[in-house]
Amino acid sequence: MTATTTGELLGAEDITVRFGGLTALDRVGLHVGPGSVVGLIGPNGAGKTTLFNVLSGVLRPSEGTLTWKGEPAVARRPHESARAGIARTFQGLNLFPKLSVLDNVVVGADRTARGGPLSMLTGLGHHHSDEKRLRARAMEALESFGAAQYADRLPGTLPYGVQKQVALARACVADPELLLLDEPASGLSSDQIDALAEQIRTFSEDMAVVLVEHHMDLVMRVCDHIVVLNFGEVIATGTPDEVRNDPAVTRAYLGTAGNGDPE
Ligand SMILES: Nc1ncnc2c1ncn2[C@@H]1O[C@H](COP(=O)(O)OP(=O)(O)OP(=O)(O)O)[C@@H](O)[C@H]1O
Repeated sequence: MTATTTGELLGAEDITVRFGGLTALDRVGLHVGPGSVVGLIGPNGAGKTTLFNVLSGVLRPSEGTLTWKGEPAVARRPHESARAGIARTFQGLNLFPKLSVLDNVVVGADRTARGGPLSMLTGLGHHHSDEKRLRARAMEALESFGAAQYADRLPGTLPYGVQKQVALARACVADPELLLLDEPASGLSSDQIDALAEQIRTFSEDMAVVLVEHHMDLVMRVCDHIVVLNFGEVIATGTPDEVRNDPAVTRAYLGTAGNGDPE
């Protein structure tokens, strides 16, 4: 079955994750349709990162099923996820500090290529024509994220906002069908967050997006659907308006000091 027949790209059903005696996720469900933007929110320790790791294939749940385009999805290594059409960004950017900006993005393009991760940079498993094609594609991605002028620089020499764009370019270079964004607004100014909101809405013309984010204003502005976790359980789901007005959500946030308000 394909996404076209099921109307679903990614489906998580009854996902339970236990770390020793701690149940970090308890029968959690989440569904992502093509082109939708799904937000995952909740107070600190609610289980967002754990669920994100399950969705991106790096963490195998203790129980539950994960499907990709209607087929069972198994835990995958990052380049296998990328080849399947799933890309992600990381809270800490995860750019390679000793590689140029261009080479960082080439790594993203290379993940979907025949030779496997880092094969281009190690020179293994690629022809010269592949290398030229990947570099051209990476350059195009940098151009569309407004970072082409930094192609030869090392990431650490650039402002944080530019580094975030490079990380987005790396995630999007292989035209994923699903983009998983882990706290994309962290460390950005309010102008940069406004620009990010527009970008996310633009992404959703071509791909679905799942967003883990503490910045409530961004979540409420860009998401079609929101899933709220608290202590590993889904306590609310719905549109931004439905979630904003849900007393269980307000209670969860008020019960947790220092986490702001869902507005
Ligand atoms: N590898 C692990 N081993 C043991 N416990 C873990 C592990 N990872 C997460 N936990 C626990 O699982 C629960 C959920 O953590 P998780 O990081 O998923 O929450 P979160 O919603 O992402 O929190 P935050 O907003 O603070 O990042 C927490 O109680 C956390 O301490």
